[in-house]
Amino acid sequence: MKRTFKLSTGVFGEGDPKICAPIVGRTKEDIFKAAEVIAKTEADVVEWRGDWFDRVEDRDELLEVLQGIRGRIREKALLFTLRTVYEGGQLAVMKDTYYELNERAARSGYVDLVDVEAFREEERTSEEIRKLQSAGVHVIASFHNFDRTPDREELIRRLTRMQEMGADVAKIAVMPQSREDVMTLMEATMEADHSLDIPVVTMSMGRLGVLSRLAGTLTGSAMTFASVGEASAPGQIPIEQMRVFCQLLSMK
Ligand SMILES: O=C1C[C@@](O)(C(=O)O)C[C@@H](O)[C@@H]1O
Repeated sequence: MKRTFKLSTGVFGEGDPKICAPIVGRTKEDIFKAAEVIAKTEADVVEWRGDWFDRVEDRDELLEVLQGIRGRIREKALLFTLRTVYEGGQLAVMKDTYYELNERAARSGYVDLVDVEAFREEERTSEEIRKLQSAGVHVIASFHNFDRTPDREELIRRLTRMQEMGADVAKIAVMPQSREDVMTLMEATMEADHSLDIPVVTMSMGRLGVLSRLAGTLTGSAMTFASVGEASAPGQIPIEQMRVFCQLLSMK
C-alpha cells in the first residue's frame, strides 16, 4: 500500500499527478505578484523557491513572505524549497543555516511541504526529516544532477535511500544527455513506484526530457512542475499546456 497523505488540494500519491507551480522572485513584490497569478491557475501545489529571495536569511522577512504567499494562494498547498548551489540553486550557506531555515519555515504554520536535499549531509538527513515532520509538515527528499543522468540502479538506489531516511516523498531531477537517458529515468521511476511505499516524483530536465514531465500517469511520478511566468528549471512547460496534457492522459 502506498503511503499517501492528504493535502488541501487532494491526496498526494493517489490519482493523477499533482501540478506544482514554482515562484522564483528575488524581491517580496515579485514573489507576491507571482503568488497572485498562480492563485488563479489550476496548480495543486505552489513551490516557493526561497533560495531566489535576496533576504531569505532574515528571520522576519522569511516569515513575512511565507505569510504573504499563504494569504494569496488560499487553499493551494505550499512547498518550501531552498535549493543550494550544489544542486543547481541559488543558495550558498553553511549546512547549519540551511537546516535552520528549513526548520523555521516548517514551524511557521504556513507551509505544507518542505524539500530537503537528501545527500547534502547524508548522516544528518534522517534526523532533520524527523524534526521537520514533528513541526507538522511533509518532507520531500530530493536529489538533482544538472549535468547527467545516473544509471537505472543508481537512480533506484537513491530513491530507496530517501524512503529509508524517513521521507514522505522521494524526488529526483536529472539532466539527460541522450534519448536513452530519458527512458532510463522513466523506467527507474516506474520500478521505484512499484517497489517503494512512498510516492516518487521524477523529471528528466531540458528539452529532451519534457516527455518525462508529462508521463506521470504512466511512470508513477506523483507530481510535475509547470511554469507560471519564469521557469525554475530547464524543460518546464507553461501550466496551461501542462493542464491540457494532464487532461488527455488522465486515468480518471
Ligand atoms: O526539484 C525541483 C524540480 C525542478 O528542478 C524541475 O526540474 O522541475 C524544479 C525545482 O523548482 C524543484 O525544486
